[in-house]
Amino acid sequence: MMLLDIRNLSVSRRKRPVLHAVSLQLRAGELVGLIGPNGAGKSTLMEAALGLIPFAGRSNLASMTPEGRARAAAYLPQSREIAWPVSVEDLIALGRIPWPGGGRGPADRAAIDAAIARMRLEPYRKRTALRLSGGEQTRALIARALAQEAPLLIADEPVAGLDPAQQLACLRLFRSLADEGRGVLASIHDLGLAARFCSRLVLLAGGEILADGPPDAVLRDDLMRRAFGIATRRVDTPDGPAILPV
Ligand SMILES: Nc1ncnc2c1ncn2[C@@H]1O[C@H](COP(=O)(O)OP(=O)(O)OP(=O)(O)O)[C@@H](O)[C@H]1O
Repeated sequence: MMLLDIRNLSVSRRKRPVLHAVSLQLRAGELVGLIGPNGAGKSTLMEAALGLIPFAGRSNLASMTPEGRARAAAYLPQSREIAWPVSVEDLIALGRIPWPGGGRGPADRAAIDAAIARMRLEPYRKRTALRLSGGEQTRALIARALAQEAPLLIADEPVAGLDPAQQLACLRLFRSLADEGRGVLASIHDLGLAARFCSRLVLLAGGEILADGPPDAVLRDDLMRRAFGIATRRVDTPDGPAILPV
């Protein structure tokens, strides 16, 4: 099932072209890593796909009603701002707003508890979200997105600011979401983690998709050099490849 269908999407920000005719499809069961240099337009692509900023072209999500879209896709923005001093549990409950119980029904309770368990946030449940560390806040915001129980998760740099163990836990979780039949689009700067966990990588640079395919086909030397201006070394380990920028 197609969860994300972007066709010929172009975006200008403050009259500067950022994306040119980008097309991207994502199906249920895929964990797609969006990679590319700073300023390549990864966040812009996610925001436009969700209809949060103006664009030319087509996105299946942007043409939905706000409620329909919230049921179709959960979003973890790059900015981890938490606006109010709510408890972690209440923050996560906000993910249930699109559903009939609005956060208070039995199905909502189950979804909130499951999200707390999956992000291992039980000890933080009653704490004020604003008073958590940066990484803990990120985990709470990922839990909010999980509680939304949308078939598609769009996560902007979900592992930024997480410690190595939490980075692995987060990507393992995303992998299992995909294995359960959901779809995940996540921007990731760590190429090794992207290679190990993603079923597919999309390399964005210069406002265009330079490559889209299995990690090995995208993390080629020539493409890395073109996109990032660096060489990479690949070290194969029993747990998967490590990609070292050199
Ligand atoms: N609100 C904005 N107003 C104007 N220009 C913006 C705005 N947000 C981003 N841009 C510009 O759009 C381009 C793409 O930015 P974007 O945040 O999408 O890149 P990115 O690939 O997500 O980068 P990073 O890896 O640094 O997060 C950049 O040149 C940036 O300066």
